[in-house]
Parts: sequence; structure tokens; C-alpha cells
Amino acid sequence: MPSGTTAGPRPVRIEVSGLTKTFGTVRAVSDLGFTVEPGSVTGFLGPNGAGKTTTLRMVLGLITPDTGTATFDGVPYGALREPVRTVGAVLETAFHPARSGRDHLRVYCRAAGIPVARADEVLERVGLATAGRRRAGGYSLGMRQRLALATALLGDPPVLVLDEPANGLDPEGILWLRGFLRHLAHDEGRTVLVSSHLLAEMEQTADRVVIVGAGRLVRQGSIAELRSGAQGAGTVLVRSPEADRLVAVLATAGLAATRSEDGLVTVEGATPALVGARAFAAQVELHELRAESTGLEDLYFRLTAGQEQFAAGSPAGPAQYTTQGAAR
Ligand SMILES: Nc1ncnc2c1ncn2[C@@H]1O[C@H](COP(=O)(O)OP(=O)(O)OP(=O)(O)O)[C@@H](O)[C@H]1O
Repeated sequence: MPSGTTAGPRPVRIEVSGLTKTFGTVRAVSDLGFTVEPGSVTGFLGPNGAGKTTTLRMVLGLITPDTGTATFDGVPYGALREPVRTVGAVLETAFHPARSGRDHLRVYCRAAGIPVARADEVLERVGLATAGRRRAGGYSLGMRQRLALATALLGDPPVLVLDEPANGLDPEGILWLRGFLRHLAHDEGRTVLVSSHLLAEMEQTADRVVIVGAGRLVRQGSIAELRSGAQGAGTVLVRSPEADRLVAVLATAGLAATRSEDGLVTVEGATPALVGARAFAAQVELHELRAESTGLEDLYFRLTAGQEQFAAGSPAGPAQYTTQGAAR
């Protein structure tokens, strides 16, 4: 858009440090710190009530934190020279029902000093070129989400902050959103921070995730890093030209292993390190050794459930999924 450059928006990094916010007796966000890099989609993940919306509102200068900072290349939202051209946000989708999507966008353009022709460009980008002329009051939830996204894109901002944008989208819409967010980050170099309570969705969309539970940082890193951290004892898959001997060797070590038709050996209740060590000790040749990567969802629930317990003021007990609404 109008900045006069053709190389896409300048890269902007988000840095959150020591954010804390308490509402009455509820500590919604607690000493939270993380970074969001340009050119990638960062998933902000946590169960309901984990503090995601509160954090995003602080990042966007809509709530004042008790302590801590959130900055865009070192500048807090409130001090940005051109906020609309720096950060686009989708927090909640409220539209004037009698106004068309296109008119809604044009009103925004006028308020923000953006040429009104931009409204049609962003409608096109989010797949609302035709529907944009109809009353927003008749839009489905998915269409409202698209219109909200179009609003966020009006200023062609290098940063997008989106709170649960997949809510209300049908499977086709979710697929579209996934591709669109990845395109905005990977091909256009934007910084995309997107919240969700669904790990499965983020696994498919995000390059990195920041996981929060009860307002605290639980984990941050790439999906691959998270997955490797999830690999405690579980199912291990091994290939060996001596599959039968491997099964026997593992059996003597007390490990339940089975061999399939195609020579793949499945070992339960083990880690790759343990299986590798046993095979090495018995001089069994291995061609492949890996953990079956199904533990991520479990890990997510374990991590966030533990944090919920912490928030409720009780000592860490058995993993149990509770909502923070129960915290007093
Ligand atoms: N204005 C407020 N007044 C009082 N409590 C609040 C307020 N805003 C949020 N909270 C509380 O802070 C905690 C975090 O809420 P928040 O909405 O940030 O979580 P969330 O992760 O976005 O959850 P969800 O996915 O359900 O939107 C919750 O316990 C919530 O009840």
C-alpha cells in the first residue's frame, strides 16, 4: 500500500516482558514474557481463561499492565507514530448491522486517513469481494471474521495481532485462514501473532508457539522443539535388518516390542535413547529410530492443567483440567 515501497512491509518484532495484570483477586497475567519474530506465524496458545485476550489487549495498549512492557521494535503501542500502519488487530467482531462490509471498511479508511479504494483491495484479499456489498448484519460468523481481518489489513501493517480468528469458521474457512496467515508471514514478511485454545489448529498454522496457562508462560519455541520436549516414554519405532533379534533383545530388557510385516518394530513405554542403547549393547544394526510423535496434545493439556492448579492456589496435584473461572 501507499508507503511507496514495493518490497513489502518493514519487519517489526514484538517483545513482551514482565507483563502482569490483576483484576480484583484474579491474576489474569503473571510476569509474562515472550517474543514474536517477523516472517513467521506465532501461535499464542492456552486454555480458556489463560489470559490470552488480556495479554493481547495489553500488547495493543487497550489495558494498562500493572507491570511490564509490550513493544513493537522497542516502541509501546501508545507511542507508535502510525499505529494503524504498524499493527492490525482482530479482537472482537462488532459491526454496524445496517452497513455493508465495504462501507464499514470505508468508514475506517476515512478515520485513519487511508484512501477509501483500499477497502475494495482488502475485501478482495479476504474473499469478500462480492459479499462486501451486502449488509454486515446478515453475515455469517465466518464472514464477520473475514471482515475483521480485512479491517486489520487496511493500513497494510507489518504486524497482525489476531484473537481467536478461527472461531466460527467452517473447515474450508479454517483452511483458507491457515494459508492466508502463513502467506502474510512467510511471503510478505509480516509478524503474525494469533491466539487460539486449540493446539491442533496451531500445529497446522504456526511456526512457533507461546503457551500460557493461568497467565504464566508455560513454554515457547518452535512446534518441532515442543514436540521433542513431549517425548518422554512412549511409543518408539525402529527399523533394523535384524528385526527379530532386536525384538528378542528388547524383550530381555523388559521392553514390549512387536514386529510388523514390513519389518518395522514398535516398542511401547520406551524412549529412542533407551532402545538405541539396548540395540547398541547387543550390536544390533539399526536403520531408523524415532519416537512416534503423538504426545503433543497430551503435553499441552498436562502443561496448562498444571498451571491452572497453580493459579487456583493449590499445590500441583495430578494433572486435571479446570478452568480458571474457578480460581478465587
Ligand atoms: N475485565 C475483567 N475483569 C475481571 N476479570 C477479568 C477481566 N478480564 C479478564 N478477566 C479474568 O482474567 C482471566 C483471563 O481472562 P482472558 O479473557 O484474558 O483469558 P483467555 O485466555 O483470553 O480466555 P478465553 O480463551 O476464554 O477468551 C480470566 O480468569 C478472566 O475471568
